[in-house]
Amino acid sequence: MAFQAQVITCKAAVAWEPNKPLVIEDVQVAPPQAGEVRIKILFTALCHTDAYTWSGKLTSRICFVHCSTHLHAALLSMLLPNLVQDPEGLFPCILGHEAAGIVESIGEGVTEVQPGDHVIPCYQAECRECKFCKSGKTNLCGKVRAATGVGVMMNDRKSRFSINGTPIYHFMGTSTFSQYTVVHDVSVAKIDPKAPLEKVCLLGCGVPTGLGAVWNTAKVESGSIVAVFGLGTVGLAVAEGAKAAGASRIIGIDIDSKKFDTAKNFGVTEFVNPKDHDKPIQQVIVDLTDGGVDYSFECIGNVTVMRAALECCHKGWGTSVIVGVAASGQEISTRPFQLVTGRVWKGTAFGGFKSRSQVPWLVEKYMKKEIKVDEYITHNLTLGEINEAFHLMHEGGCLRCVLAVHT
Ligand SMILES: NC(=O)c1ccc[n+]([C@@H]2O[C@H](COP(=O)([O-])OP(=O)(O)OC[C@H]3O[C@@H](n4cnc5c(N)ncnc54)[C@H](O)[C@@H]3O)[C@@H](O)[C@H]2O)c1
Ligand SMILES: N[C@@H](CCC(=O)N[C@@H](CSCO)C(=O)NCC(=O)O)C(=O)O
Ligand SMILES: [Zn+2]
Ligand SMILES: [Zn+2]
Repeated sequence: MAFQAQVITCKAAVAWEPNKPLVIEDVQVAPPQAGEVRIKILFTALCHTDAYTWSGKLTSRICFVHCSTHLHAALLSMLLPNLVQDPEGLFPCILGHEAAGIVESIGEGVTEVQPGDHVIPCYQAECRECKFCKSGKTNLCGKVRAATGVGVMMNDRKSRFSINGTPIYHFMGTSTFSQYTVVHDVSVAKIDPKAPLEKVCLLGCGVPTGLGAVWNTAKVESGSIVAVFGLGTVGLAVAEGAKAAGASRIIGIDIDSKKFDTAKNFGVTEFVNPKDHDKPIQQVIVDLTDGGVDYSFECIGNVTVMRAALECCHKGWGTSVIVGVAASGQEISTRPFQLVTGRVWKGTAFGGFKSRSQVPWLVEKYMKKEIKVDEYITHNLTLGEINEAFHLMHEGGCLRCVLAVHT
């Protein structure tokens, strides 16, 4: 007879409301249904996107009570466009999307992982069957996206998390701020069991995003001049990727000059603090580079900086990649002339990496010391200290804080 998985009660950090401290709760995690995988999360890091969603100000709890979809939240965001809230941030929820763990149980029909496998949950799925996956043109997968955007699982459009019967939304299809989580099988990358989970958890988001923005999205060539706006984990990974691609100059731009010392170790060759200049930052960069950079990357989530990042690109060929996630309702703008005269504006999700296929490859590159991971980890705490970890994110000295989830 087939093994029947049971409900697991475990600790999770629940975001009951936007911007209110997370609460460590006893959460019931239902068994995985068909096509689902339950993972014991051992280590999770925090990404700026978790902080963005957590910071949402819209009273989405009202939406949770009054409607079963996030339609109200989306509608309100359209009507009140200056709100910060992530339109996909539904409360109460369990945040977290940069983690590593071990498969605890699998649902019917799951063939590619088994209990005991070491895995990284991937917020960007890869089903290899949908028109996105088959196109060969993108890493975005359509199979489960409609469900992960509204905090539920595909099978029954319900959550696998609850507290004494009250459902708690999933987040980004991963919800890693929990000792156990349930994800779709198309969102699980099986990795080398020898890889240290307390390190490679970072390969769930920020580091691949920066490397891939350079290698897959921009395809930076050797000798290029590159500008990186924002020297957090994502921006530093862009610098690391650009150095590996043979960029001749890597100009790091940040309003926090303390970032510059660290950035040297990731390949940044020159530093500019916009606060030190009266001229618009795009003009400063154009003047420094005989007309503009070949590639620029916005790794902040600030639409004004996105414009500057485009406009500091060289006429005729400069390409700017948007990596940062801007607040809900914000829009980018520039003179169309900037594009007419040959600049290209692009964006990237998870650095264009196909998650299930390429996260294991990134783990191997780390094991062979071909990419950095340890160097991005500045703090180690426990799940119980998660509010302190969020606090640290807003301090200049923190790149990634890794939480031990079962300590
Ligand atoms: N597209 C994706 O797939 C993807 C993946 C991961 C993260 N992100 C997004 O990328 C962004 C960066 O993430 P992170 O974790 O590195 O964040 P972070 O907060 O660690 O780093 C941001 C950096 O930008 C600097 N900064 C802030 N305002 C600035 C300004 N006006 N000019 C210059 N520098 C400024 C800060 O000092 C900081 O060093 C976030 O918006 C995050 O949500 C996107
Ligand atoms: N829910 C947000 C969108 C946020 C967003 O753009 N997410 C990035 C990943 S950030 C990881 O730290 C992404 O990959 N987006 C593509 C996707 O979600 O499929 C909003 O609605 O504004
Ligand atoms: Zn992230
Ligand atoms: Zn797909």
